[in-house]
Amino acid sequence: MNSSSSTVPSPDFSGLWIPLVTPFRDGAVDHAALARLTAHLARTGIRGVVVCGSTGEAAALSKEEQLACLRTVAAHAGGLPLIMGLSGYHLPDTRACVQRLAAHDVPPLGGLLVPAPHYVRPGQNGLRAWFTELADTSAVPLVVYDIPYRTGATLARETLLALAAHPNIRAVKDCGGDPGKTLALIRDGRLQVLAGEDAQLFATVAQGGAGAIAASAHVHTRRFVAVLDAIAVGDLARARHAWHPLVPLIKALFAEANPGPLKALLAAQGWCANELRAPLTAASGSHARHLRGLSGALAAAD
Ligand SMILES: O=C(O)C1=N[C@H](C(=O)O)C[C@H](O)C1
Repeated sequence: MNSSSSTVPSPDFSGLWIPLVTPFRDGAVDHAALARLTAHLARTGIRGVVVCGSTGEAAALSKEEQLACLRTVAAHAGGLPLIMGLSGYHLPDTRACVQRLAAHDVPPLGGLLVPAPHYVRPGQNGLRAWFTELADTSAVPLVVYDIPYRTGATLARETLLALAAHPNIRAVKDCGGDPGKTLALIRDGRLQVLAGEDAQLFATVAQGGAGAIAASAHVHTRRFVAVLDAIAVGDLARARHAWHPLVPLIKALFAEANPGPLKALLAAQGWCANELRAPLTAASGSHARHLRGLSGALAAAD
């Protein structure tokens, strides 16, 4: 891929994407649980899945474990497109990972979800060079993951707009916390803007965003899909009716470090063990009870 080419067809990142949790059991990745959860979610009307995002505890997985997760998900996603998360702060190593993900023994990907390099806090020129180098290297389009509160690096509006000119950068997962930047990107129209903060899903998509990558949509998934579908056809009353009851649950799912609360709820529903890898920890017992109550009430209303 070369940034001077302009003939790359635009892939479609619209709709609801689930950034999958990585189930663990006794310290190891529980591939049987991952397969079952993937197959279940693939039948709910979602657009696709993200493997090894923040919700997938990618930072606690070895590279081989990450590839093994990708293979399990690919085998059970029913042909849905897959996005692979890829973070780093060492450019040659990260570029090598991008190349590895294009190898013939890796399942085909629809895109790569790439945050700014963490810890280093480069300036805007450095951030621009980072994404340009990786987009030049990648065989599949990049979704820029704008999440300053995790990386320590803020992508300025101008930087994102400059990156939008790259033919292999096609979407942004917006956790930027700046409504003005979100709207500027939507109005610019070159990048598909995906809500990355679950609580912002309605506002982003109602303003013209393309969709969402939302961890909370592991549960009550069809209701999330219904929100996006109703907004897409301009039926705001139906969209609000589906959305409003989700808001307290979304808030509770992020009241402790993600994916602790989510895994507690998925465990209560029998999808996986309530196990995280250090330094993340399981949600507190009282919070897990609170989540079960919220989800139960929502299920009764579904
Ligand atoms: O893994 C993801 O992708 C997501 N991560 C966010 C986070 O935990 O910071 C939340 C969002 O729902 C999806």
